[in-house]
Amino acid sequence: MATITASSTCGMMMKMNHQHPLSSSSSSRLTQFNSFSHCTSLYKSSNNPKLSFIRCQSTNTEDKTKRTLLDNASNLLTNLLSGGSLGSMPIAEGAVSDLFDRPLFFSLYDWFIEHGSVYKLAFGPKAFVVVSDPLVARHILRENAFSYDKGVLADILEPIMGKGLIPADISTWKQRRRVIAPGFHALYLETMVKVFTNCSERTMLKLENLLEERRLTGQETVELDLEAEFSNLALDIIGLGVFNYDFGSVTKESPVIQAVYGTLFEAEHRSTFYIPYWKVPLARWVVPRQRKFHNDLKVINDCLDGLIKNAKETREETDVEKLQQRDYVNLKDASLLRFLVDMRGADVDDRQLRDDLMTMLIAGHETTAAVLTWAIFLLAQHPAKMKKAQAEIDSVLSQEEITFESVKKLEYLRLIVVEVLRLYPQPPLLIRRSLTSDQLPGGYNGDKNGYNLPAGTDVFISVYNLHRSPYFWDKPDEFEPERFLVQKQSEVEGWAGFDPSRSPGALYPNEIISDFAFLPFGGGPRKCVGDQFALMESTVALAMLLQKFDVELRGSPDSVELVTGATMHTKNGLWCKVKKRSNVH
Ligand code: HEM
Repeated sequence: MATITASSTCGMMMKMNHQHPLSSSSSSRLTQFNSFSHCTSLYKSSNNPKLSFIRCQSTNTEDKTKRTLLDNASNLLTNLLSGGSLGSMPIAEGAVSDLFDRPLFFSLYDWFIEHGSVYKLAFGPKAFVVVSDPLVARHILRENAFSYDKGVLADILEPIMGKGLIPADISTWKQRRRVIAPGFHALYLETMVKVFTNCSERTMLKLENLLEERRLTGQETVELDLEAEFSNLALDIIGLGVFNYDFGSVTKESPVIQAVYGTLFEAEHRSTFYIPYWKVPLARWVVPRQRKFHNDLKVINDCLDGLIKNAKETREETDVEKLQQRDYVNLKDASLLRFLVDMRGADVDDRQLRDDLMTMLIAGHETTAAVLTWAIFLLAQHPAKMKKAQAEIDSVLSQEEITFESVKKLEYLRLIVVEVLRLYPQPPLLIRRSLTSDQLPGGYNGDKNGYNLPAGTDVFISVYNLHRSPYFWDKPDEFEPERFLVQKQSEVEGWAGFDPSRSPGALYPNEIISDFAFLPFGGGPRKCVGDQFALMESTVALAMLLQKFDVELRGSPDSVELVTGATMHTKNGLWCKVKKRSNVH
């Protein structure tokens, strides 16, 4: 099997990876936990040989001289263990010594350009197949979806999410998805718009109060870390939407909030750590961060158990159709937990319910906070687009409250949200493991005969590569929300092109419209169950912020350091200057 060499060509990405000058003053909650746990360099740590931090060595001549014995042994081991079984698939070799420079997916991009849409990444004793092509992604996610499970991701998340939808094995997933998906029905989503508005209002009030304090000292702007604010906002929304619990994190601290952030931090850490040391016997008692993690988990579990008990004690069992037609406007508790507990025939033990709630808490929090963060990061660099969005907000909302209908009218803002997800997909990689052998299509410029994939192969679908593919997007690295308004004919055999008429009335350009070239919420049966929820939540929060305030970055964009685990976020927060819009009523 031929080994193809790789070189590092992704300069465009590197420029984001500068040290933030304001690092010591960050109030980002994840950063705080970072230091609490004495893991100050999680994302760059040299003792952190984990997935998202696997750095891939360029194997050009110059770099080969830098390879250590360990690297060579590592690649030899990979080739011994999996060599030959992937047929004609190109190979990129990873190197242990090159683990610690920049997030994995930047290297995966370089190798995509070098080796093509499907290649094997040989790294230590493991080999991963990296997919960056819509046709191959469509095959794995939709056409042959049940031949894959979540593999490495499930191993990592199971201790936190148990048998929740994200890590669940296929048979548990089938049962739970059938019950959970109907919970996101139209009336629920309409009611949630009110929750999004109320929670966002608290954030806006906080900003107004801070600005008022500033005005007393003669200043017009306030400087703050908007990533931390978005994180609080997203936590409050997900708590109310999923289990009718008001964390109130925009305005206060509490042991439960601390525990949630601790657990989120650990989930993030585990998703970036290759060796599951937490499975080592006694680790949970001996390793301090594991002790803290189990304490945090207990605090949240006690809280969730209390909410589940309460919901069960007040259960009003009824059919799904009736549940979906309840009087949501006047319902005190419109949460998903209420829906799941009241659903006839969906009896389930408390453990499964807890796993479902925990999964949605984690899945729905960091992702949305990240979208809002990168939206402001990009808009602040494109003032004309920010003004265009503000003009739309002014004309659609005027003095009225935001409703489901107005979110539909905020088309430009919704396109901004999805364009942000194109450039900063959350998560940047979808992880799968083949349960049986499979025949992958070759993809663009790949082997016409496709590639044989043995059972048990770990696969990364690089959404990041798909979304920035020069073969499927014009000016792929530019922030251009308007791009989604243009139909695109396909010049690639087997790809249907970009055509909004394939999904009439869709709230966003989805995987059907783009024929799997754009996967903001995944695709196929395991697609995000909260896509509409998340899209509307992000639109409402941005609308309310931009309606009242103008935002600028405090430093240069290059000073915002991007780090990644399960989601892409900043290392030290998104420090911004916020001021009241002058022409606002
Ligand atoms: C902007 C915000 C969000 C983004 C970008 C996002 C993205 C995704 C993606 C890409 C997947 C597919 C993962 C895979 O195929 O491996 C997924 C799955 C999932 N998401 Fe989201 N998500 C967001 C918000 C939410 C929210 C708000 C909720 C719940 C209220 C949620 C719940 C879930 C669940 C339960 C799954 C697993 C679905 C399954 O396997 O059946 N997500 N999400």
